[in-house]
Amino acid sequence: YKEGAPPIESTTNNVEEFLRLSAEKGIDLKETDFQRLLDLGSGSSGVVTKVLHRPTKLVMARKIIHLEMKPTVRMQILQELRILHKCKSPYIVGFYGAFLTGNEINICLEYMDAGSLDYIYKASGRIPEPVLGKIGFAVLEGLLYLREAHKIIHRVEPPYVKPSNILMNMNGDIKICDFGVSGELINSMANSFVGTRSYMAPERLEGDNYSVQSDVWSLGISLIEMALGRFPIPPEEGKRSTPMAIFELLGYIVNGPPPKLSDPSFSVEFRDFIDNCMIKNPQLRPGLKKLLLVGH
Ligand SMILES: COC(=O)c1c[nH]c2ncccc12
Repeated sequence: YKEGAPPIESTTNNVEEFLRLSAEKGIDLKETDFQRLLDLGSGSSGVVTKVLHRPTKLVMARKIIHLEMKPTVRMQILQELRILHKCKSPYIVGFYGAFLTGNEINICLEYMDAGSLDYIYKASGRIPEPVLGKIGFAVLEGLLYLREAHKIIHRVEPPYVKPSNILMNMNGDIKICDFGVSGELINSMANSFVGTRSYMAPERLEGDNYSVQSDVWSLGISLIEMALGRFPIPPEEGKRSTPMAIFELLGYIVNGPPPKLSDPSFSVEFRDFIDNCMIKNPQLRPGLKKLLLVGH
């Protein structure tokens, strides 16, 4: 990376290229090497910015999480984030590395130049079925990879499958980010869970023990949201004068009928797929592998 070297072509093997070269040249990520380019949004767990990593001329997405934490917890979190270096899948957002600045954790991730799906569906109104099929497939493969290859199951809420955590680039690649890889990080952020909508499965809301099936519910409700262009609870019937309050919404998820995609403009296969994801009883809800077979 002598000054003036051409930027590495933005291909999906950016991360591999970066890691190979950074190991060769001993490049460590540090604050002063970054130039902020653009704010990409702030979710419930931190602010994400498009940045240029000057030494490598790579554009990255840097997520900053502000955490008041004891030094031991900070080191534990950084240690756990190292797992992300081993997460290599076409369906998982690439990880360049993480570093601390004061009370902040900086997580440097692959930049996805089409942004997150909540932004995309709100800009386009709704997402057509063929694209929703690709999204469902990519998320199931990503979750399966994390569980099989790294025994990562999302332990604590907030659920990681929701439109704002599914990203797309101009190649049409679809990848999930923000999965619960660092237990300490999740615990430290646990009370930072805010949000007016809940992608949590009913069994999780009732505090039942973790079921890997709850990601399937989150995927289903996310696909309905992107298909309709609106969060599917409460159902459309009867225009409400006031939006449903969060506790009412959580009660509805636990006690009410599961959301359904009944719009006939969607294929029977897709509507069956969604109905399977939205089975309330986690014991009866199909797992990732079964859904991947159904999906074909
Ligand atoms: C949490 O990670 C992110 O939000 C993102 C990771 N890469 C991105 N690229 C574009 C927009 C957001 C992101």
